[in-house]
Amino acid sequence: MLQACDIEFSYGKTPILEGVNIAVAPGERVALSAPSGRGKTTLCKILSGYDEPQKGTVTVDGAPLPRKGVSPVQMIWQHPERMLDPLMTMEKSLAECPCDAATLAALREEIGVRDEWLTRRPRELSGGELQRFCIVRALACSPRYLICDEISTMLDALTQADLWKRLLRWADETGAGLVTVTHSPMLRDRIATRVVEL
Ligand SMILES: Nc1ncnc2c1ncn2[C@@H]1O[C@H](COP(=O)(O)OP(=O)(O)OP(=O)(O)O)[C@@H](O)[C@H]1O
Repeated sequence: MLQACDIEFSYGKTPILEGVNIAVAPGERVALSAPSGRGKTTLCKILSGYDEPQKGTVTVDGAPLPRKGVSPVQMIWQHPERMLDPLMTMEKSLAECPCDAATLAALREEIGVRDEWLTRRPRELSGGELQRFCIVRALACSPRYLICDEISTMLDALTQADLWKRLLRWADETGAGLVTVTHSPMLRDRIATRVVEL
């Protein structure tokens, strides 16, 4: 169980999250819902350990998220181009993944990363192609929980559908829990088994 208890978070003196509690079971698909600016991305960053709350705890099966090493909670972001080194080929970016070559090849196949993209740098790929790499990098960490913050907002409907089909298949196969943020009610209805209002 991924659990955030009594979370408080402020940017400077501006409180963003106060007394937030959320629990996600393995295999569950939770959609976070709230108006713009309420703190969905902030909570995603806290759940995946990128930001520390000023108060409260985040645990997986009762254990705090590790400060070093590979975390059981991985996050995929809205802007994949910001998450990749612009000078590195995609092959080199993937080489940093903490898994063996066979697992990586299987994930590339599962998420639809084509071989001819591997020798390119981020500026030579589309947003959808880059997002597939970011997804593979996250899945290569064998996460038990995956946090998806508007990961398909910038994609056309067909690419969006294909990407989510693949991601949900992976989640079914692994039993991972998902937390997703989307402003699309249609996508939320398709993905979520539970909606949490923030
Ligand atoms: N680094 C930061 N420094 C100061 N304020 C910030 C910072 N990041 C976000 N904020 C503010 O915190 C609030 C919550 O932001 P957040 O991105 O978590 O909201 P959100 O619910 O995800 O919004 P949206 O749906 O528009 O993406 C916003 O008012 C935002 O301006």
